[in-house]
Amino acid sequence: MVLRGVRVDFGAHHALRGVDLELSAGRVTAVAGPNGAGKTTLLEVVAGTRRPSAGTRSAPRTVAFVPQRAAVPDRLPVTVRDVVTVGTWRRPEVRRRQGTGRRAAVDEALERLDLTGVADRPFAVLSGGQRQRALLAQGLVGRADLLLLDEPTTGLDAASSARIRALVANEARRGAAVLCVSHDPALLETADRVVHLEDGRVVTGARVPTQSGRRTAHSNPT
Ligand SMILES: Nc1ncnc2c1ncn2[C@@H]1O[C@H](COP(=O)(O)OP(=O)(O)OP(=O)(O)O)[C@@H](O)[C@H]1O
Repeated sequence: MVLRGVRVDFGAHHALRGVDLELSAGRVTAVAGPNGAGKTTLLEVVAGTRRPSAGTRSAPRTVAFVPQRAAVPDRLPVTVRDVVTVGTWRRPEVRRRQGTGRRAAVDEALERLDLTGVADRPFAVLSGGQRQRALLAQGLVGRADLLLLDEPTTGLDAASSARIRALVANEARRGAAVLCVSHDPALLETADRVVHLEDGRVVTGARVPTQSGRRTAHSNPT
């Protein structure tokens, strides 16, 4: 996945001001930066859901985007299993696994996110942390080439956060390129590379917080 010279303008406001970014298969890239720096906007451009005002984007065939929250009306009768199954729709080889094969892929994703016990409950009645994990299961089930995560550990307890970090590393190990917006020091520490955004620009040499101290953005080789 490559972005070149990407700019996003909201009227007179420049949310991204000429961003270059390359994501490689098998690597986790984290995006850090203060509120309003343009992190979510960058994720949307990479996902292909927001067209840049200028610049170019090339992306692999399959992309999974896990937003921080999904608004599901309480009256919509969808179960946790339904939400996860949506993740198979755009992936032909998973979609073609009809019947037990497809169900097995969904069951496996539910299991990986510790959601088996609530699989048949309405999505709307889940806690915030459970919803977050259901959206992650939806993102993982299709085994996309590019996996995009917006603050995947925010609001989760320590055990759930550790599980998510392990899953993220595992997705890279199976060959996905992973891009992850996060303020979580533990997640930033386990990323292969940290890209620091400030005021719509990639800042090199910025200090990023880690659990064990501070390190320099881009300090890991790409
Ligand atoms: N749809 C929009 N219309 C107008 N301005 C927007 C829109 N979306 C984002 N912005 C502005 O663009 C800038 C970047 O927003 P963005 O949400 O990408 O930042 P962020 O780094 O993700 O912030 P946070 O950490 O608070 O989530 C902000 O100044 C924001 O107010």
